[in-house]
This record gives sequence, C-alpha cells and structure tokens, in this order.
Amino acid sequence: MVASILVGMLCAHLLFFAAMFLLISTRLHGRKLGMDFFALGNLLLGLAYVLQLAEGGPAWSLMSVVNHTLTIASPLAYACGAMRFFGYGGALVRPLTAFALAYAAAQVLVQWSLGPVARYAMLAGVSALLFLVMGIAVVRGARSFARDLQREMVFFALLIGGICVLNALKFLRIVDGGLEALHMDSRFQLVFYVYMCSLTTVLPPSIVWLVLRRLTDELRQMAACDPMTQLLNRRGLAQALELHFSAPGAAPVCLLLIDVDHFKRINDTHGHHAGDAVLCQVAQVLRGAMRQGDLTGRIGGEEFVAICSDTDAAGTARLAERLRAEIENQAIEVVGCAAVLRVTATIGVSQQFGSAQALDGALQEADVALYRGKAGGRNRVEWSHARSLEMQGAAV
Ligand SMILES: Nc1nc2c(ncn2[C@@H]2O[C@H](COP(=O)(O)OP(=O)(O)OP(=O)(O)O)[C@@H](O)[C@H]2O)c(=O)[nH]1
Repeated sequence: MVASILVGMLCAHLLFFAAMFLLISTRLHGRKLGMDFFALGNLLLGLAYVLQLAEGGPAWSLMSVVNHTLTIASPLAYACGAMRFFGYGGALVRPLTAFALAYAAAQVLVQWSLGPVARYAMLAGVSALLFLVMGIAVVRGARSFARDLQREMVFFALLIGGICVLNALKFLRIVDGGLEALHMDSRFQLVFYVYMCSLTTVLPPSIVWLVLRRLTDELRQMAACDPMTQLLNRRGLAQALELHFSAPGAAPVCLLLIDVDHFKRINDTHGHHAGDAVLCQVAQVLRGAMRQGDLTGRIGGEEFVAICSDTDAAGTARLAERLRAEIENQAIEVVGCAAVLRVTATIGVSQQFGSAQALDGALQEADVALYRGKAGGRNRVEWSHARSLEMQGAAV
C-alpha cells in the first residue's frame, strides 16, 4: 500500500514536471536548452511507473515490455537533454528510438532464452550501467564543458551516483533472490521509491536553475558586449577592469583609444556594410595583437579601446605602434566591392592608472591625445602626458 502511494506520487511528480519542462521549452523559442528532452525523459519515466502500478508486480506481458523499455529510455532522454543543454546539435531522436527498440527486442530474447529473472535483472543492470556512464560524464564535464557549473555538476553526480548504486544493488538482489526481491512492499523497494521520490522533487528545480543560470549568464554577456564585433562595450570594459583591480596586487594599466581615420568616407563611398566589415577587421586585429588578460572593446562608431596591463612605457609604445601598423597593412575584402579596402587609424594613449574608477579620466586623456593625432595628420600614435616624448623615444 505504502509503495503504491509512493509510486503514485512519483507518477504525479514526473508527469507534472514533464508538462512544465515542455512549457518552458516552448517559451525558449527555438533554443530549447534540452528542456524538450528533459520533458520527454520525465514523460517516459512517468508512463513507466503508471504501467508498473497497473501491472502490480513482475509479469510477462506487452505492458511489462513497454514498461521496461520506457524505464531504460528515460535516462537516455535526460542524457540527450544534457547534451542539448551543453550545445550538442547533432541528431538525437533517432539513436534514442533505435536504442529503445533494440532494448525491447533484447527483452523478448532474454525472456525466451534465460527467463523472467534475467529480464528483470537486465533492467536493473543496464540502468545501473547507464547511470554510471552518466555520472562519469557529469564528473568529467565539471572539468571541461561544464567548468562554469562545477558545483552543480558535483550535486548532479551525487544524485546520479545514488540511483546507480540502488540499481546495482537491485541487480544483485534479483540475481540472488529472484523476482521475490521485487515485491513492491519489500524494504529495499520502499527505499528505492523514497529515493526516486526525492530525486523527482529535487531534480526539476535544479534543471530549471541550470537553465536560469545559462540565460542570465548570456544576458550578462550580451549586456557587456558589442554585438557586431563581439568586443567588450563600455559597460563590459568597466566590469572587466573592476575584476582586474579586485585582485590583490593588480598591476596598473594603460589605455589606448583607437579611431579609424576618415571612416565616414568608407561608409559614404562603399556603403554601410563595407564600414561594418572594416570595423570587424579592426576588431580582429585587436583580438590578435593583445595578450591574454588585456582588454579590447568598441565604445562608439569607429572607436576602439585596448587596455594593456603589466606593461611599461616602452612596451605600451611598441604595442600602440604595432596596432597602428597592422591596421594600416590590412587588405579588407568586402562582398560587392571590387577593390580591397585599406584604412589607417590614429591612436591616443592615456597615462597608467590603477583603479576602475579612473577609466573615464583615462578615456578623456586618450581622447585629447587622439584629437591631437587627428589634427597632426592622422595614422599616428599620440601620448596624453608630459612623458610622451620619453615614450616615443622608447618606441623607436
Ligand atoms: N558602418 C558603420 N558605420 C558607423 C557605425 N557607427 C558609426 N558609424 C559611422 O562612423 C562615421 C564616423 O564619422 P566621423 O566621426 O566623422 O569620423 P571619421 O570620418 O572617421 O573622421 P576622423 O575620425 O576625423 O578621421 C559616421 O559616418 C557614422 O555614421 C557602425 O556601426 N557601422
């Protein structure tokens, strides 16, 4: 009786959350983050438990074959959901269906050749194996594709580990004691159902949390990035600087303001799309030229920022000159343009500064220097401060 109530609760949990996952997946418009497969996993397992309630106990029937097949297919559906969540875009429905059909056929074979005990032992054994593989994948994922979700992965690994151990124990009990071990009201089965009930209570909000985290991370990323060049925008630069200076003993930084010369002409002569291509190419040059840990951003139409840390005056001078020269040497091909485009840039360099709050001041300094560079003929590097001559000297 207790077992039946627990299994009834399990069914209700699984089917309600299947509906909720499905609803969430339809709201995610195209990118479902695996929620459709999580819904499928819940639905399959929920239906399997409905069939188990209807059957009452171990039996050889079509219903039982379907029950076992659904039970085995559900963890695979969850695994497919996880793969989708982490960005795997390949086909999943066909392999899942093929595995389910193969498992149904295997059941018939095992039942006829080895008998019912072997078929039930196979269910527990294959389940334990599947959960073992999933647990290993989750642990490995915490160190690779899911490095940003390490704590969550450890939590999932523990939950999966529990169900793996219970299925392995169930396998041993069936091998040892036959189908008696599956009596719904036995102490082991009660523990099994209580664990499953806990799992179905804890897992859905955890999955929703993962989706929420992924979406908020993406939003934060979008709010900090320029959509065209994927460089940081002004907000992103400020945040990245705050992070840099929050580290103890963080090195001071120097800011380079890079402005493409006569950019308006490119737009006016070749069209806006050519202008966009030029901006993307300049962004590419910045990305390639800066060291890891330096910051690159686009803060206006044709205005870029590069922030380098841990570099002395001579190093900053060499970097600025290298950027200027690389931009000048780019041959930019644009779809619909017969000729390749060439551009130059003027660069204004700020003084070193040591806090995120000094960003605005550094931008103003670099802007003044940049203005001087434009007035002086463009395609040059100008320093904002009195030591400019000293730094220029270091550059050559
Ligand atoms: N294609 C494209 N053009 C942009 C974008 N944002 C701003 N612009 C254009 O960039 C041009 C900037 O022109 P100006 O500020 O006069 O600068 P400039 O022509 O580079 O002149 P100097 O800086 O003095 O050398 C304007 O025509 C803007 O319309 C963008 O995202 N894409």
